[in-house]
Amino acid sequence: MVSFANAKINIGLQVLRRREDGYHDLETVFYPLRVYDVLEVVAASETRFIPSGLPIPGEGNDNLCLKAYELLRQAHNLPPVHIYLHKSIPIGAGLGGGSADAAFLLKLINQQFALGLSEPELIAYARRLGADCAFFIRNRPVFATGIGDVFQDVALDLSSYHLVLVKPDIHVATAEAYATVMPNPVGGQLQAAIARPVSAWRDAVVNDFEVGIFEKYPEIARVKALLYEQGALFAAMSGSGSSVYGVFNEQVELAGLDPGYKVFYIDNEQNLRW
Ligand SMILES: C[C@](O)(CO)[C@H](O)COP(=O)(O)OP(=O)(O)OC[C@H]1O[C@@H](n2ccc(N)nc2=O)[C@H](O)[C@@H]1O
Ligand SMILES: Nc1ncnc2c1ncn2[C@@H]1O[C@H](COP(=O)(O)OP(=O)(O)OP(=O)(O)O)[C@@H](O)[C@H]1O
Repeated sequence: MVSFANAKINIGLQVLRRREDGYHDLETVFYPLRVYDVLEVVAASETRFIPSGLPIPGEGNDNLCLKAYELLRQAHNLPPVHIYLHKSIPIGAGLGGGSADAAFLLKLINQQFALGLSEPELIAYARRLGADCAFFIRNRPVFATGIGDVFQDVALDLSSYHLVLVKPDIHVATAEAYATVMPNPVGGQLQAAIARPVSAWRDAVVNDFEVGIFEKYPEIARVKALLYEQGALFAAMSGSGSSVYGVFNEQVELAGLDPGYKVFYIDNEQNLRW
């Protein structure tokens, strides 16, 4: 069985406070993005993880896919498996790619081996794998609080716009980004801001990671400025970066980017090009 694990973008992100456990409470809107990794699970005589596509830093044994499988194997009678992952979602990009793989693998195994797990049960497993993981079980636009794992649905549909995603040749580690951020306990603005037209988001929807990350990597700030210069209604860094997205009324072909940067275009008919 094959599954397509999509990325996410964060539309606005406010870091409210650092918690005793080292994690941070935040407010953000998660929006699924049609950029995909491909997963396949096949019963086998021994368990193996077989990646292809973009190289994944770290040991294969540390891959979140194996961790997700292992969680379910301990609780259910699963056979050994081969897990194939074709990686296309840029890494170190704030797109939640690893979290998406883990969450979609939980769903895939649940279906393929008829485990009968409910959505809340899958979310409980996902939470143990990473803060972003639970979102991908639901995988629809949500306003998120807690550490990014408590959800309220939001009526947000960007499908009539043209989306552009730029991944500079910079890897931002999530923990590094949280270490540079200055928490501000006054939240509560994002839900109202997101309800306004996209053209009004520029002054109202803020990603708190941008200050520290732009200071460290001015090139990422330049990408955001370039998206606005070329007609974006709204542009922002996603999550902890390094990727930056723009929302456009019209189809656009970005000019002036470093040739090493990856650009994904998703048009208003949901076609993906890169
Ligand atoms: C930046 C975001 O992508 C925004 O959606 C997420 O908050 C990151 O979530 P994630 O990658 O799933 O994070 P995890 O793998 O659980 O944690 C990685 C590291 O990020 C930091 N972390 C993560 C989430 C959170 N709410 N507070 C944190 O401080 C912690 O230092 C943690 O050790
Ligand atoms: N399946 C996987 N895909 C990508 N990275 C993985 C995976 N499994 C484990 N990792 C580890 O997680 C790190 C980054 O993961 P990921 O792509 O989720 O981060 P990100 O782009 O910073 O997204 P976010 O911050 O939104 O979670 C990688 O450097 C890698 O070591």
